[in-house]
Amino acid sequence: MKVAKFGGSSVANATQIKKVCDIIRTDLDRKFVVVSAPGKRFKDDIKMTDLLINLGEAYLSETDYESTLIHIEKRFAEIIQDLTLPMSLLEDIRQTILKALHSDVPDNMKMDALKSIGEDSSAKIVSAYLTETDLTSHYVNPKDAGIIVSDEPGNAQILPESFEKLYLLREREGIIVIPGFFGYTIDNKLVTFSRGGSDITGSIIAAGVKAALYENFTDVDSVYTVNPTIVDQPKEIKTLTYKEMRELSYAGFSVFHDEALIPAFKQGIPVAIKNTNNPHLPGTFVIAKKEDKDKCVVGIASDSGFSTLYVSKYLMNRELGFGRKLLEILEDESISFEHAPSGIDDLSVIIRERQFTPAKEAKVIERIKNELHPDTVSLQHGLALIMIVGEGMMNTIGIAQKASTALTSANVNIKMINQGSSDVSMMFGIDADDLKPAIRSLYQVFFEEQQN
Ligand SMILES: Nc1ncnc2c1ncn2[C@@H]1O[C@H](COP(=O)(O)OP(=O)(O)O)[C@@H](O)[C@H]1O
Ligand SMILES: N[C@@H](CC(=O)OP(=O)(O)O)C(=O)O
Repeated sequence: MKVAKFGGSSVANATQIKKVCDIIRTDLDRKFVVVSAPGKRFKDDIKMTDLLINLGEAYLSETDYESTLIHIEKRFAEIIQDLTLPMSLLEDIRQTILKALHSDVPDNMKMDALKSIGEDSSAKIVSAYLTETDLTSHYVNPKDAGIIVSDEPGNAQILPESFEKLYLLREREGIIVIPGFFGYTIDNKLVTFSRGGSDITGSIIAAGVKAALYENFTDVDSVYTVNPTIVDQPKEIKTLTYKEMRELSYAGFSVFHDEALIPAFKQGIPVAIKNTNNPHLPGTFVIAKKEDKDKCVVGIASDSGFSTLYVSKYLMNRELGFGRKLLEILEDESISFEHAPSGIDDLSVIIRERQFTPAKEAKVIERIKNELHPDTVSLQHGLALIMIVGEGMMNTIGIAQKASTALTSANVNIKMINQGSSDVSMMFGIDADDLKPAIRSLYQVFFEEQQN
C-alpha cells in the first residue's frame, strides 16, 4: 500500500485534479490519498489558504470580507463545474465556511477552522470525482482517521497515540481521501500544522498505515541540487538521506516540509518526490542510507530574512550563565533562534527577522543592556544563510576551501561560518543582496566543474 500526497499545484484546477485521478487509477496500490488546498494556477495567483486567511482577518478586523468570500466561492464553483460534479458540493463548502466564520470561538481557533477548509474541500472534491469515474472512494476527515495533535494553533504536532488508530484505516474499502494540514486535539479542537503542513499529514498517514512508499506529488520533476528559481535547470538529486533532506528543507528547499521526514523515517518508509505533470519520471527518493558515497555534497539550500543579534562583553567567557541569561530574554519575548556562534568575548544569535517588530526589537536591546550590562549590543538585519549539505562532509577534506573560493570569485563577503555543529552541513552567513550570485557560483563549483 502506498500513500500519495498531492500539493496545492496538483489540485489548483479541474485539469490538474483530472491528472491526480489518472495517477491514482494507474496504480491502485495508491490507496491513501492526501490533498492540499487549491494552490497557484499562475505566478501571481493567490493560494486558497491565503484567501481563507484574508477572509478570517477581514472578518475579525470588521472590514469588508464579502468580496473575499465571493472570490473563494467562485474558485470552488469553477472547479466543481469543470469536473461536472453536483453543485450540492459547493453548497456544503459554503455552509462550512459560514459556520467557521460565525462560530463563537477564540480568534486563533476560528482562523485554524477557516484555514482547514481549503484542504477539506479539496478532499471532498477529489473523492467525489474518483467516485464519478467508477472508483470506490471515501472522504475521511482527520478526526475519523485518528490524527490527534497538540493544542498549538497554526503549529500543531502529532501525538503518538494517533498511530494505533491510523493503522485501522488499512481495513477500509476503496480509496481513502484525507485532507492534509490539520488534525484534532484530544478535546476535539481543530488545529492546523504550520504552513506547507499537508506534507506532514502524508507522512503521518504513511507511518500510521505502515505504507510501502510515501509519494509526494508536486510541480517539479525532482528535488534539485539548488533552488530552481535561482539557477536555471539545475542538476537533479536522484537519492538523498532523510537527514540530508530534513536539513535542506529547513534551510530553504520549500519543496518538502522539514517536519514531514520524521514520521516516515521512524517507520523506515521511503519517500518519493514526483511531478504530477510528469508522473512517469522517477523523481527523487529519500532513503535511510546514502547510496552514492562518492558524492559528498548533495545540495545547497539558502534563505534570506535573518537578523544577527551581536553582544560583546570583555571576559564574557568567565561570566557563568551569560549565554543562558541572553537566551532567556529571547525566550521571555517568544523569540526562537537558529544558530548561536560564539567567541571569547562575543556571542552572535541568528534569528528570523519576521519575529521582530520595531517595539520588540527596542525592548530586547533594552533588556540586554539593563540585565547583562554588555560592552556592545546591536541587531543587524538583511542576513542570508547558505547551507551546504551532505552526509560524509565531516570527513571530507576541502569543502570549506571550495566554498570560500566560490564565494570569493563571486565577490561575496562571508560574514559568518558555522561548521561542526551538524555533521551533515556547513553554514555561511552573507549579505542578502549577494544571495543569487553566491548560489550560482557555489553551484558551478560543486556541481558543474567536478564531482565532489
Ligand atoms: N531544491 C529544490 N528543488 C525543487 N523545487 C524547489 C527547490 N527549492 C525550492 N523549490 C520550489 O518548491 C516548489 C514546489 O513546492 P510547493 O510550491 O510547496 O508545491 P506544492 O504546490 O506541490 O505543495 C517548486 O515549484 C520550486 O519552485
Ligand atoms: N495549504 C496549506 C498546506 C500545504 O501543504 O499546502 P501546499 O501543499 O500547497 O504547500 C498551505 O498553503 O500552507
